[in-house]
Amino acid sequence: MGSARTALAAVVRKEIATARGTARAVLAAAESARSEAERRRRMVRDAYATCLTQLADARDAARLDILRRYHHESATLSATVETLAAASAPGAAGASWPAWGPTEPKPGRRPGLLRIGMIAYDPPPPPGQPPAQRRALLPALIPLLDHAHLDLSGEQSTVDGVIAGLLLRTLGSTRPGDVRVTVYDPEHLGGTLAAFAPLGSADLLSFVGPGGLGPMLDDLVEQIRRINEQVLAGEYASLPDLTAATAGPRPEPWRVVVLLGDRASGDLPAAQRAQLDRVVRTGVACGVHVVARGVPLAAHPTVEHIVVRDGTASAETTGDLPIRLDPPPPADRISQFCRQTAERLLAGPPPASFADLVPGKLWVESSAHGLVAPVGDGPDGALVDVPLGDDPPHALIGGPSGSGKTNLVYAWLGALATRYDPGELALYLLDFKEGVSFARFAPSPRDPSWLPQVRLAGVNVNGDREFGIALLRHLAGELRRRAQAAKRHDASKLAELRAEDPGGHWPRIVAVIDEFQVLVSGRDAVAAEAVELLEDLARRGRSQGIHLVLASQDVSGIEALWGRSALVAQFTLRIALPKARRILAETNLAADVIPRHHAVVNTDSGVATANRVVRLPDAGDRTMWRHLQTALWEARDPGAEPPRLFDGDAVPVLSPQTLPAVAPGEAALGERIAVDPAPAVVGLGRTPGRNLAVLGGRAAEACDVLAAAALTLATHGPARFTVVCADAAAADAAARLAAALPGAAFTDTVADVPAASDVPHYVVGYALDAAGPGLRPLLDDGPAAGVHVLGWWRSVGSLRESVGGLGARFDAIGSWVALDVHGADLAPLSPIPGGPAWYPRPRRALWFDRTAHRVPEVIIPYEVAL
Ligand SMILES: Nc1ncnc2c1ncn2[C@@H]1O[C@H](COP(=O)(O)OP(=O)(O)OP(=O)(O)O)[C@@H](O)[C@H]1O
Repeated sequence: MGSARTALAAVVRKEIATARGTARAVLAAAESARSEAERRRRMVRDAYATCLTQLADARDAARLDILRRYHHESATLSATVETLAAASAPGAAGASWPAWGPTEPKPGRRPGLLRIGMIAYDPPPPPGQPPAQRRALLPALIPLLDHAHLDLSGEQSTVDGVIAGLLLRTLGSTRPGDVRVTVYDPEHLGGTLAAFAPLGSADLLSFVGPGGLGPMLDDLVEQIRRINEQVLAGEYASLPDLTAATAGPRPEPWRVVVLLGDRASGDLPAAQRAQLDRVVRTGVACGVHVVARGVPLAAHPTVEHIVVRDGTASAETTGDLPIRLDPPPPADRISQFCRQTAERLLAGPPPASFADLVPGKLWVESSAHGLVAPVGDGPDGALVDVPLGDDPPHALIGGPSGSGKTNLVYAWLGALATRYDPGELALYLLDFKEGVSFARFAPSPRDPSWLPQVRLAGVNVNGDREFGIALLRHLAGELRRRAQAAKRHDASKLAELRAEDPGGHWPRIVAVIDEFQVLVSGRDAVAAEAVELLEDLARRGRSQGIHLVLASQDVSGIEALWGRSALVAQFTLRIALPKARRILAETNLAADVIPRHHAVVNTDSGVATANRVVRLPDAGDRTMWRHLQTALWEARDPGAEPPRLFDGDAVPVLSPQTLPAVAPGEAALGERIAVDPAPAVVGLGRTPGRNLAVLGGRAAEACDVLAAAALTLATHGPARFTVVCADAAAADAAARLAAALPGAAFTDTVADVPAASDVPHYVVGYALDAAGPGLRPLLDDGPAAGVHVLGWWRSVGSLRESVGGLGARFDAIGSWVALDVHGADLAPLSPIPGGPAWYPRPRRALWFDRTAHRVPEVIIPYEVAL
């Protein structure tokens, strides 16, 4: 039993041990499962935390990005709105009152919007920064001209301030005269807008009395009907394009009608209400606008309602945004502006500027059929074209001193030179006034540019009518050349010649001669030749494209002209400046009544029915011309020759290095007065009489003529020179010449000079008055034997002594140059009975060569630098 018990105990013990072992194992497994579960839980928790952080970061980044974009876009948007606002209400339409001033609208620009106040808004702060302390502002703009009627309601004095501001902005941003205002103010009889009263003096404002509303509305309805009818009749291009159609004054003004009523006093009588409704319905398209306070306007898409409350306002255009209204404009600013506007209007619009005469594109016109260019604008503001061509072919310009002839010519030249390139137009400009008005068109040391169409500019030629003759002769030569070409091509006018000879160079030529009366007055040979040349050019130049433009202070006294009615009749284009005499027809008094800086342009020989009054711009400004000329000069053909400058004050200077080219046996004396510069040359061949006498008391010039002659003779050899000086006063000049001539002998007498020579022998004699008896055989027999005298005598009398004394003939003197010797004294030497008409003047000489001249010729002696 004991053992059973023991065995049982052992079994139990064993089972207990087994159970304990099992339990321990289960516990261990459970423990490890728990720790695994805990590990996993930790992992999940960590992952969740990481995820949360990442999400928060991503959310923050996205928020920041959105904020940044929001800020950028709203900043861009407000900048765009600001730009748009500035563009919609430029200048006077949008400036604040302290900075306000009237502004001229750009030509053709349609009316924009008008500022009545500002709209405040909160700009978004940059990301990460606190909101801005101040609110941002944008102008509050509302429409009026060409867009809307305005119906304002609210506190009366504030509304009136808004209306005053709107009117001032409207008037200040349009041209004077473009807006007419009518005010109906029955309560205050116009007092509400009294500051605008000065406009009344220029008919830009009218106040309508208490009983005047009906007639005023009737009149507006009638105006609208008339404007619509004119549009239908085609008088205006279209509506509402009256502004855009023209850069000049608007053909119909805008009419702004201000109705200052009082809602409390009841509505309008039925008839007036009906008329007002008509105006509201139809007015905007015709430029008629109602601005009403206290008179409700009928509902219509063109009516803009503005409601004023406690200093702020709301308008349909600006939506719900509250408008902080501008204060009313200062009354003194309004009246000052209105006074100035009325004055400007009464004074008339400013004339076209010189820049207005310049076309948009340079050098695009053809002159084949004529030249057309404006010189100013007419009373309607449109440019007035002046034609030159087959008809009218030539122009006469007249006006007293200071009336603006030169200015007119500048304006015309500017308009022509910008339209026609040098292949189409060539200009020859000569001014007989004292001064240099055309010098600016030629190159100078200060400005190397020139006006590319100018072929010749003559200045300081008031003492030198010969320059005029030279020009006319040159043109006569060109006329002959053109006539021959026309004959060859069977053409009867320039347009035909150009068509037949497309490769030829046939520009129209315009020759302007200012103060041309200097050239044709008097009864001398110059005047006679000038009139003859002018007559020929005027008659035949028409068809050959050569046009004369003659200007004068007073043509009434030009005998040479009025005696030749056929000549005057060719000048069918007449331009009369204020107070010009005899430019227009006798019964045409227009020139007496036009104001300063105006001209009458008449293309029908001055007949009154052809008058066109032109306002001339100021065309003389040097800086403006310089810019224009530089632009044209840079556009020229790079090989183009500069124009010839006739400067009466310039003396041609010679030195041994700058001698003109001459043939052997030829002597150059000075410069001829011709369009193409050329030396005056005497040929000293082996024939009797080939001697040269220089006559007169002006020693320096006489010495220069001898030196120039001798130096040019010396350019070709072989030749021998003997310099003879019989007077100590000329010894210095004579010695310098002798030194400059290769191998020259220098002596004080002609006694030793042999009368024959195998090579040409030139005897250059200074002050030969006292040269003694040896001179006569030299003069008489020398030339045929190769010995030529080039001598200076102080007078014709002393020369006569040298050739044989009283009664002697001057056959030995084949050529002479007279300085300060009067024409009558030259009678024995001249083919002209009584002597040539010669009135000596400094640095001019009268030259005659028996073999080359019919009559003596004026030359400019060189100044010789030895
Ligand atoms: N349209 C104009 N606008 C402004 N100024 C002008 C106008 N026309 C002329 N002037 C000015 O008037 C002055 C005289 O003009 P201009 O020299 O053209 O007259 P003129 O008739 O040629 O005189 P004169 O015969 O004495 O030479 C100049 O100072 C010129 O600038």
